[in-house]
Amino acid sequence: MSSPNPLIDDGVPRHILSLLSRLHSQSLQQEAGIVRADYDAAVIDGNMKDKFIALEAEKCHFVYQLARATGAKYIVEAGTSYGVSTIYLALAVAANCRATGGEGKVIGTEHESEKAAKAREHWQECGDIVQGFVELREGDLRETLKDNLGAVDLLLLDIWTPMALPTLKLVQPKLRPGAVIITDNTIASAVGYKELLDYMRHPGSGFTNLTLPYHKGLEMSIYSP
Ligand SMILES: C[S@@+](CC[C@H](N)C(=O)[O-])C[C@H]1O[C@@H](n2cnc3c(N)ncnc32)[C@H](O)[C@@H]1O
Repeated sequence: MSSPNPLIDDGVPRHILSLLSRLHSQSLQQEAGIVRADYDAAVIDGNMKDKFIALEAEKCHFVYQLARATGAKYIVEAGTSYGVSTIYLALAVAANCRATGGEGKVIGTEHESEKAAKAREHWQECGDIVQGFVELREGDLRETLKDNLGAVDLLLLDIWTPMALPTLKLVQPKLRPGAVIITDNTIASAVGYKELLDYMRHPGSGFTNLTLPYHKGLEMSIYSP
């Protein structure tokens, strides 16, 4: 029996499921050719310019379920790349808005303009159910997230590790009590994330933290100041 997929259970249109399956395959294929040195700070931007490095499907399913369970309607995603995880987040926000009314959106962030353009194409292919729930902020997120943020229900940190703590500090004043922060690869990249993890795990930080046993780790933190 195949494993359950919350998107199928939620009636997500078939053309979006097919697109996601194709994009995840392309991402995994690319990642097979990436070596650890490609992630060095001095070369990462150049090496990853044309790479998806998408959040794995099983993690995306978890984040989708989490966003649905918490009724998240205002989500910040750092970063967006070709927009794969954004699709899941937008679908969850759309479903939450359908369920309880009101408005919602995902704020995506990407500083590579070619990636941003491709992400927009993918969302357009999905249609209004995704495109209508995404606002992409192009440029360095240290600038683009400075202003015009509402109360954030969920923050996805899927970004180069040195950028994670600056992003969190920028968004933290906008996190609503009980907001969820998801950080990818916190086991495999524990060294790179040291400052972020020290900050969130410090007693009195306002964050409660749990490392989920997904491939390379996935940190789920809750902000309860
Ligand atoms: C791991 S990828 C994101 C993958 C995406 N969440 C997905 O699942 O499809 C990280 C992305 O962050 C972008 N990025 C890195 N530093 C950034 C910055 N300072 N501002 C905006 N985007 C940045 C990179 O170009 C890259 O595309």
